[in-house]
Amino acid sequence: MAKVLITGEIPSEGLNLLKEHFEVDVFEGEKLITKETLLARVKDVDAIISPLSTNIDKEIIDNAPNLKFIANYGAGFNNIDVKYAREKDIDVTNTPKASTNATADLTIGILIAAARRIPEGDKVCRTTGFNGWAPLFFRGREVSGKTIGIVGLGEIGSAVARRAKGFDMNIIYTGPNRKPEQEAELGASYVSLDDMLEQADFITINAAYSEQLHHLFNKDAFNKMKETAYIINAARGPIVDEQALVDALKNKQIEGAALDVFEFEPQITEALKSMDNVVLTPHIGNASFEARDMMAEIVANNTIKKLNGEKPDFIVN
Ligand SMILES: NC(=O)C1=CN([C@@H]2O[C@H](COP(=O)(O)OP(=O)(O)OC[C@H]3O[C@@H](n4cnc5c(N)ncnc54)[C@H](O)[C@@H]3O)[C@@H](O)[C@H]2O)C=CC1
Ligand SMILES: O=CC(=O)O
Repeated sequence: MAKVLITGEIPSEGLNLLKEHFEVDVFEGEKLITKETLLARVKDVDAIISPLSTNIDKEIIDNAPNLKFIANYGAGFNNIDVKYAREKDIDVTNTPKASTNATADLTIGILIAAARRIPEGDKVCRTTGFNGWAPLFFRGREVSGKTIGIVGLGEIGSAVARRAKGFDMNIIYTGPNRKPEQEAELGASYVSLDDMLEQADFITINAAYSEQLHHLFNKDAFNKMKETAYIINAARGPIVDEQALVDALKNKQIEGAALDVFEFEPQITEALKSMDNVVLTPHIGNASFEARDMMAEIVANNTIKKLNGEKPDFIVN
């Protein structure tokens, strides 16, 4: 019987399906699997199902001589050395589309939470209390009629744009190529990153990570943004230089930020935690029952396909 290692617990929708077909080893620790444990447990496996917080590098792959398949439980797959996996004839798949609605909802949710100061207001109600309604009290920014800049108009970026359209926002986007269909559907305009930095009231990052995007949002980028602008990141942490973000917020070069992902994840830059104009969520973009169940079904069905000699869906390498 083929052996499958799951490097962190997944919903039963996928797990039960896998158990019907394979000998399944699930890492059940509360913390993330360590490299040492991973190295030991991959030794005789045919497939690995890896939540995106598991790094699968060359060393792990080399320690698994029977490995034929890696099903990444995540839309992003920058945690896997996909190039080396290909050299070893190992297919790697991801779980696209399952996350789209959940992550777009969260992106817009934290954008509005920051702009209208919702977590800050919640904190006031639970701690100091307030003196009553007053014209100058707790003003934030409206989103209606404002310009949203989307970095990466893919599945999630487009779903963010659809939601933004519902708020009568002007949509601009940037990325490696123009997307004529989305432009027609959403009335979105393609701009350079510099134009976006100058024009946008809200910038949301929804791009697939590559080294090219490391610190795209750095000191220079924050310098070019409006003083009233907000940056939202629901893609991958290292796209934002967190120290530069802290400085830009302290120097009032931008007004606020909302982050679902972190440069040194799971660590969060300490200074961000004490800033009221920053909304923080613990990488929960696709943490809905619907998305996580669908992701579990995708990884299970793909593993069954691959180990039965069929071509799995969503190969990324
Ligand atoms: N916060 C969370 O929990 C979640 C985060 N994600 C992240 O969101 C990313 C996007 O997901 P999808 O929209 O489903 O993927 P997708 O593949 O549909 O879209 C990715 C987009 O990024 C764009 N892109 C690539 N390089 C770029 C660059 N240098 N500059 C600007 N844009 C660039 C591509 O053109 C594409 O439009 C994932 O790769 C993942 O890292 C995904 C799901 C949940
Ligand atoms: O960050 C989440 C993902 O699915 O990618």
